[in-house]
Amino acid sequence: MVKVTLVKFAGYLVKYLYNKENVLEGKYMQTQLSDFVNLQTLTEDLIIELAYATPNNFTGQVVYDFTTAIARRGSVQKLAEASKILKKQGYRIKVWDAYRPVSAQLKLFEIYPDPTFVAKPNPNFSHQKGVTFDVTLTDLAGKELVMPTAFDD
Ligand SMILES: C[C@@H](N)C(=O)N[C@H](C)C(=O)O
Repeated sequence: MVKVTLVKFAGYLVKYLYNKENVLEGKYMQTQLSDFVNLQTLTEDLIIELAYATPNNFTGQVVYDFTTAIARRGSVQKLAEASKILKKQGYRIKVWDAYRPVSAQLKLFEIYPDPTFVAKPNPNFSHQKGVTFDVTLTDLAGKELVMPTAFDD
């Protein structure tokens, strides 16, 4: 009985110290920032043109049926920061893809089952987790800059 209680107490102590350290180091920040937000609520300068919401992508098909770009708050804040810096230099960011549901990823992977180009369906990864963007740059009027390849080439 005493042994069990002591083990339990040790468990609580380890948990307490672990949590205390994480709070002090700000590691819980990510959890607080993990909610999803609309990209355009954090910056109006972004141009949103979700390619997989149209047939104008490498599949030739509509992959999902929404046109609002969302992602995790922390990632959107970083994108907004980059957008601010680029605007001062005369550029805007055009977003071709942000959060992508696992069902959409499954569709992409079925069409192109090459994990070096399309990630395997996994809610904890990249677009499916809401922490990745497919982007290009435009001038301030919204004209795309010439890039070495087109989207997804
Ligand atoms: C398909 C391409 N736009 C892409 O997003 N690839 C990465 C690897 C992904 O599927 O997460």
